[in-house]
Amino acid sequence: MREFKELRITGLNKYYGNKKVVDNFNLTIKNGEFVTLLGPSGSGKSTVLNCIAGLIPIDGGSIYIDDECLDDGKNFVPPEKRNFGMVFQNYALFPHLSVFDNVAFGLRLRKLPKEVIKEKVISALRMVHLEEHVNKYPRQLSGGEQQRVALARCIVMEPRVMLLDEPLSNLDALLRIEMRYELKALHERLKITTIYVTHDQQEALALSDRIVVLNKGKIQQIGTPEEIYSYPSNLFVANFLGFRNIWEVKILKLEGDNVAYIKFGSVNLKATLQDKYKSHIRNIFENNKRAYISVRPEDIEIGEGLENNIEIKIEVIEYLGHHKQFWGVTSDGINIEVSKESNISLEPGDSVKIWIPPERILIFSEED
Ligand SMILES: Nc1ncnc2c1ncn2[C@@H]1O[C@H](COP(=O)(O)OP(=O)(O)OP(=O)(O)O)[C@@H](O)[C@H]1O
Repeated sequence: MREFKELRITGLNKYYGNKKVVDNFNLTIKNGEFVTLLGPSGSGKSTVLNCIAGLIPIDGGSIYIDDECLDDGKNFVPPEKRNFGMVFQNYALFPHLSVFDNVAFGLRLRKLPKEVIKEKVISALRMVHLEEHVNKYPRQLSGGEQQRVALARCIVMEPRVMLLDEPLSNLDALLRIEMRYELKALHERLKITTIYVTHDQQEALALSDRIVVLNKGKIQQIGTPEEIYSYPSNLFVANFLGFRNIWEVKILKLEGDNVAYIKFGSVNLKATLQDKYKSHIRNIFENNKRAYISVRPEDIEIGEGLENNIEIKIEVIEYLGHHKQFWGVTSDGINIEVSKESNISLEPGDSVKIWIPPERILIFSEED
């Protein structure tokens, strides 16, 4: 495998007709990193991946591996010369070839000796736990097994970079989790630089060294799973990562540099500001920008707290196994979603006291 230090994507733009579907995408990926492009349908994830693969032409910017230019609009290395491996959602196996032959296909094109091919294919199949299926055909395999063949076919080529486009999305829920584990274990072992596309936040959090959140072709945030989950940089990322309660509010005053008082309907809330957001919130307050707060449903407590007490009337309850989702409304007509353990027994129509821990409130402006 040819070693490299980094894959650099700079100022990447892509248009379809007049529509800019990738807008100034900048990302440097270190050798061995697992980076996920996360975003809703249509946010441009696959387009970025296909540009990196060389499958579609770019309309600006450049893609380099160290000082080797793969694409800058003028110089172009075709996909088959990049030594990148791709795995898609639909597996794309050859139906008329056995598992062995599917995995051996690329190595045969490289005209490697028969024994070497056999050794590499068996070793790749072993890595994805399919060694006893070598002689089967894709139709005789489950979806998860077929996806493993696709992975084996990719890793057997010892690619410099693996590009995975929603590889688990055709699998059922249980298999997804199992394959997620397999993928992670495989990456731990082989450390192949990987770019993974998904719209599933759990998958992104579980697998990645870093996550790139995309919306409408623009990068919203780049960070480790912990950073993205705990310190979303705007409302979009917060919402995508599970902050369901988003309310427009007025910031009444700032106290010191780490407390904000907020008008929330007819009650005032206190928010303690985390370091990362302090200057940002001062900017919102001083420039009188439209402010929003956001709270995870699981961070809201039922009962009476020291501050931020609110009363809600429960409208709908969803039983979700290990937790229940409560949908309530305040006397000011503000909807609130609360997620708690299933043993809490409340009925629709009940009035219940809740409180929001001040350190669990994030504040954003509209333009973030
Ligand atoms: N060949 C094409 N011609 C025209 N528009 C396209 C083409 N391919 C993609 N688009 C548009 O580009 C935008 C980004 O699409 P892309 O497939 O990259 O998004 P995505 O985030 O991967 O979404 P999904 O998860 O649904 O695959 C979308 O608005 C899509 O409709």
